[in-house]
Amino acid sequence: MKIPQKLFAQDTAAGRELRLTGLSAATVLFAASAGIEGVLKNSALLACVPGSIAAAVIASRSIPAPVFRSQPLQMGVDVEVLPSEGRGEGLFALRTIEKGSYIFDYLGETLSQEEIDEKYVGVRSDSSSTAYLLELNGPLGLKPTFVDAFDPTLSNAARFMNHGGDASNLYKFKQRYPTRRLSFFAKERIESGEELLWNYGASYWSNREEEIV
Ligand SMILES: C[S@@+](CC[C@H](N)C(=O)[O-])C[C@H]1O[C@@H](n2cnc3c(N)ncnc32)[C@H](O)[C@@H]1O
Repeated sequence: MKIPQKLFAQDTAAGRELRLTGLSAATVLFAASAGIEGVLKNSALLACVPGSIAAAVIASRSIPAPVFRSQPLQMGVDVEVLPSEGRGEGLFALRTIEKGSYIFDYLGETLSQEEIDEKYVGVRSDSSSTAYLLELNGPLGLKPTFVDAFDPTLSNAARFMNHGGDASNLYKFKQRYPTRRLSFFAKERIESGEELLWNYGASYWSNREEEIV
């Protein structure tokens, strides 16, 4: 497989151009399969390169290659918050969102496991106050960290996205360069008026299963 020696890619967070040079095939294979960044930006970045291993990885996951854009969707322009039947409030599209579009990052307080334990001491795991916690850590056995979007003043529209199970139209991507973050992309074309949904996964619902609509 041919691996390009120079890659130019758009950094989704900062919007700056990133140049990666001199990547060996082994490095690309290792980084793309393990999702490691710092060496590379990430496997999604390489999806921009036709024929790259990351493109194959993404194709094998049946998710569209992300379309990089530096600007997150804006509340009141691209999305709005409305009641979502049986789910509290939810996030709805105000315009067509193309497949592969960058939606935004899930913003909130970044906390360690110890900080979570301290913050939510005595709080039940199915409490609504812990409903906005998402895991940020990677697959490498690093110390777990979480993003807590409970406080709206420290978060963004992402905190309103509900769980859609198999009918979800978004997917989450854990990015680790230049900072660790959780980014969302459109899995398919989303029409104006549709709710933006992603699959929270089984572990989120382990203590809340009866809530799911
Ligand atoms: C991150 S919040 C999503 C925004 C929330 N609906 C609100 O009004 O602030 C996650 C919580 O939303 C509710 N929720 C999300 N998806 C749901 C679903 N498919 N069925 C039932 N409740 C859901 C649950 O209470 C869950 O703990």
